[in-house]
Amino acid sequence: MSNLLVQDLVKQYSLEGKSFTVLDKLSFSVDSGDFLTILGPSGCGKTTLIRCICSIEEPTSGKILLDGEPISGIGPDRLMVFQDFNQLFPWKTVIENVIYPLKLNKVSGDIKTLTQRAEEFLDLVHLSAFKHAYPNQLSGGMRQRVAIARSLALNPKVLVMDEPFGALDAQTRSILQKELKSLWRKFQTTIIFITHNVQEAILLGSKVMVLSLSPAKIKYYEKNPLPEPRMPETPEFMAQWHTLYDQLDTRRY
Ligand SMILES: Nc1ncnc2c1ncn2[C@@H]1O[C@H](COP(=O)(O)OP(=O)(O)OP(=O)(O)O)[C@@H](O)[C@H]1O
Repeated sequence: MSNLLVQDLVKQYSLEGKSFTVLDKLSFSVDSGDFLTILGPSGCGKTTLIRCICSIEEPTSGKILLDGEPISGIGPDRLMVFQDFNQLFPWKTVIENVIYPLKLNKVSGDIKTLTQRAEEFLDLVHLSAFKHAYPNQLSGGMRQRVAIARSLALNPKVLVMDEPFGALDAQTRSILQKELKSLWRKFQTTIIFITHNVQEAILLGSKVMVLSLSPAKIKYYEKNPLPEPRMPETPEFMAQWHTLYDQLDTRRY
């Protein structure tokens, strides 16, 4: 079943009185439980696209439907995890950071139930021992884990991730990729994940999209042909890497 439907999406901005098109009539659908990774040259409009999906930006024209209904405003059904390590409330402990959005979004249950839910999700990201720590006492990778746990605890229909591992070292990135994939398998949450890293797009995506230079059009949108486990050193993986890399228009750089 199609979970998210984007139809003829156009986004224009204006700068110094001149309007310019960033997203040029994008149409695609994401099925329930898909893990869609999105690649595209810097500045092509990837963030703008997901900001429209999360209603942080208003499209200039076009439609976005979630489970057949037009999206309306920011809501817990479409949550965003950012690259920035500072997306947690610095004055709240780790567990308070997870509980607070549950309360804010009126997740049913008394404080004991919400605390149990927060603990369960912190356990899934291996942070039980740090539940009373403050964000500034955590590493970047740990903070990203809290942000992921906090979002998943709200059981969103779509989890949107804007280069969440882009600022991590290679080893931590690889660990978090594995953890996220296993959480995705467990909860079957629909995920839309922006990355600049072709290898990451192949490792994680059940589907991969490549956007063109701005104004962005869809250059490539296919099911990931590689079976699991995906090994970067195999010829099949390298061939897929080249297929995607060739689609990436890097002319400007
Ligand atoms: N609020 C805004 N007002 C005007 N222009 C904007 C605004 N937000 C983004 N843009 C422009 O829209 C274009 C696309 O930006 P966007 O951040 O979506 O690209 P991106 O593909 O996510 O880039 P990167 O990969 O470098 O993060 C850029 O030219 C940017 O300058």
